Amino acid sequence: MSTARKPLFAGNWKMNLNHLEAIALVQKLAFSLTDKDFDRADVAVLPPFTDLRSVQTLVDGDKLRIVYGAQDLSVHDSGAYTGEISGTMLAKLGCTYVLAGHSERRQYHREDDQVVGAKVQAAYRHSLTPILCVGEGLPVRQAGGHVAYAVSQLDAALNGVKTEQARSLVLAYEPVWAIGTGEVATPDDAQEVCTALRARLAELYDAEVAAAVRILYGGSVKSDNIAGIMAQPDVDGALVGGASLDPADFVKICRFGEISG
Ligand SMILES: O=C(CO)COP(=O)(O)O
Repeated sequence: MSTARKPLFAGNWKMNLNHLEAIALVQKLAFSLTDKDFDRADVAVLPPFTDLRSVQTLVDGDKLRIVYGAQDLSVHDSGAYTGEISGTMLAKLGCTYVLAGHSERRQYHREDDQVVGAKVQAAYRHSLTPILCVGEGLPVRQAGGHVAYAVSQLDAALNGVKTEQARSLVLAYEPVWAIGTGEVATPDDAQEVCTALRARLAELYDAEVAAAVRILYGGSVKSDNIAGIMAQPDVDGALVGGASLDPADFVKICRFGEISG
């Protein structure tokens, strides 16, 4: 973690929790997290689409410092695209963030780099901050191609993204072999790729963008492994899956693994 960038912890709930369960979880987070915690790190939840209005009502009504976002968006802004959700709608629901390029979307929905790039553009069109996910599968890691692979995904997704847009970007390095497996990357593994991604940002844009962009790590993050990951200079937080469904563990993660706030 660098003191120049405020850490961000985002909970990707994936396809879990209905809108009533979402209210309960956000209320538990709000009850536990203090102003000191929020001064030290940004905390976001990324619920299923069906929960967003309920989360918005709670966050706005109780003036919570928790922010939220969506797990996906359409490349289109409106029209005959059955089942899709546009960035316009997400912006109206008060979303701050939207994921683009999550490996589960790339795998199950065959989203290639071109689609991911179009979703990044759609996010910016609607003043949403994209959390761009990159990361290699196990064969690529075993062959030693993981850094080049993540950088190539970054290059493809940022094609056409302007400097002033890139400044607000969030990246998430999520090695596919660590997602949902309990096989968390070592802090050195995370740092190796995150520093390479930051260096590429400097080449694509400039040193200011590279210094500003927050790069998260995701893949089996838990409260007992976050401290070592956050100690890395180019890691600025975490994109948390399973552990974000456990409010007590997610609170500890947001405190970098410390027990008390
Ligand atoms: O995919 C992830 C977050 O987007 C990581 O999921 P887990 O934390 O469950 O490994």
